[in-house]
Amino acid sequence: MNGDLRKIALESSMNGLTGRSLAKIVSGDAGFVLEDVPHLTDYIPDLPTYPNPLQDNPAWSAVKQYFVNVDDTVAQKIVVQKGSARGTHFRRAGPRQKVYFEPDEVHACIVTCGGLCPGLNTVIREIVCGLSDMYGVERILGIEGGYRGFYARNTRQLTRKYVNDVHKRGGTILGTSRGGHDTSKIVDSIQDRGINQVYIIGGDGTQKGASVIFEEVRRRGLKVSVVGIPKTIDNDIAVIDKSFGFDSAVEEAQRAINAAHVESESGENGIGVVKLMGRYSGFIAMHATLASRDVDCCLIPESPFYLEGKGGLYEYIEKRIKENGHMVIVLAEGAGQELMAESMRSTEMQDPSGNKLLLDVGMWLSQKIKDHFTKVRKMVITLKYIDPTYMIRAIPSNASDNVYCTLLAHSAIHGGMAGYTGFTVGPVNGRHAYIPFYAVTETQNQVVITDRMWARLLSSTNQPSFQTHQEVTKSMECLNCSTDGSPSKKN
Ligand SMILES: Nc1ncnc2c1ncn2[C@@H]1O[C@H](COP(=O)(O)OP(=O)(O)O)[C@@H](O)[C@H]1O
Ligand SMILES: O=P(O)(O)OC[C@H]1O[C@](O)(COP(=O)(O)O)[C@@H](O)[C@@H]1O
Ligand SMILES: [Mg+2]
Repeated sequence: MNGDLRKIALESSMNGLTGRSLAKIVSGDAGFVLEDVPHLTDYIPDLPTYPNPLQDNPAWSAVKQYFVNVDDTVAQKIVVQKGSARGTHFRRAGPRQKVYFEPDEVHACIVTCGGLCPGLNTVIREIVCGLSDMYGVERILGIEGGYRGFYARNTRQLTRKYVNDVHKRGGTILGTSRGGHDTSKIVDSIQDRGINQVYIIGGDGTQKGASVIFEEVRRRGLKVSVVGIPKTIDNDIAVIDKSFGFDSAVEEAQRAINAAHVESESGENGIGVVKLMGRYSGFIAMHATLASRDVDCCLIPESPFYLEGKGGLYEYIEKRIKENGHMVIVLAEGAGQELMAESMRSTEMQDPSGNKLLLDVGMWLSQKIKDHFTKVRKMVITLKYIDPTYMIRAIPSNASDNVYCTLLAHSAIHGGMAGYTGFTVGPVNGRHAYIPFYAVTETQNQVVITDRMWARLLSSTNQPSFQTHQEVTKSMECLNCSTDGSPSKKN
């Protein structure tokens, strides 16, 4: 860092401390704060460095400034006022002049964990090709079946040839799983196999797992870079602009919405209901609705709704049917969970990773609407319910996600080769950065219903907000704050 930057805290003692307590915070002038990421030299002094092989690479040597300045940082907040403090920054991603690994020395591995997401295979492909093309690395192992694959499944050698076409396929060629994270067995396996770069692709749960793997690696003093690549179709990962696969999902969701629209237009008092993914965040539903313009109502977890009475969903449906003859409802899978739990006896069930298993809001709501209109209102309605969630999740990534996945993979590789560790990569206000694990795991990204985007949605669908201004403000006060009272990052 610049000489005028003052390190105020490097790290706490390594005994039993995790996450933010190990933060590397650097402060500078005018309220500048760098939330830095760990480096191998933090705990292994005097590591030798080598010139970055990119400088002899014909493709790269023509780039005017192909090495990132070691002091470059990316601002978390870009809308500022004259007197604002400069605020939080992250280390800029990209190739460094010096690397901490020789090509022959690198033994990398890649693992995918959690739910599927379009683009997983592209990230795998680009890590393999990037390591090989840019850094001459040839020993790359694929860990099969998620975290437990480190100690309970087979591995496979990943070569350029092997991964050549995989970006055209959905899913993950390595397989994935939930649960099964046993830190010491995983690190034993890393150590036994002589792996020194670990690329971990997964969502918030996976990044928490990666963080504890990093801490154990550091405790053992191993020269192993632990690098996270954030994945989730729900787009709920904090700090980064957007997660890969999200655009593909929104695009694919249009097909289901179109089908619901066609069905609803063709039946008597037709109602099309489409359920989309989004456990805690309604980004897919919100963006798919805004993109389509055929949707009359979008329901998301962040905005509670009610059915009966004035301003309720039934009243709105009846109004829409009467004025337009048909309507389309899009809902995120996490919407209305509390409402449903009130009317059903539900038991709290979890998946093997500890995520709450949701009740099927699409089925439930469809039945409620049918019952209300046929039994109470004595109206004929034709309701068609479409659940395309797994069909959407299983597609290959679209063109723009493919490019995004390539950038993520390259940022990850450059960071690993430069000796950074214990970090996640991702774009922050359009520039790729290295972000400490705790920053992406301590909060989740959610739709802010007091932001302009939700207002745009409400004005495009004309649906009721289901809440008074006071209620919205109050619920956002709770939602926007992490446990330390700092606002969580929203899109
Ligand atoms: N707090 C945690 N600590 C360690 N590992 C975790 C933690 N939460 C989840 N994991 C592991 O991360 C993997 C993926 O988590 P999951 O929640 O299923 O998906 P995602 O990473 O997409 O959120 C699982 O193998 C799970 O055991
Ligand atoms: O059926 P599965 O595999 O448990 O996945 C369902 C969940 O996976 C998701 O698609 C994404 O979740 P993760 O990214 O946390 O894996 C959620 O939207 C959905 O609730
Ligand atoms: Mg998750």
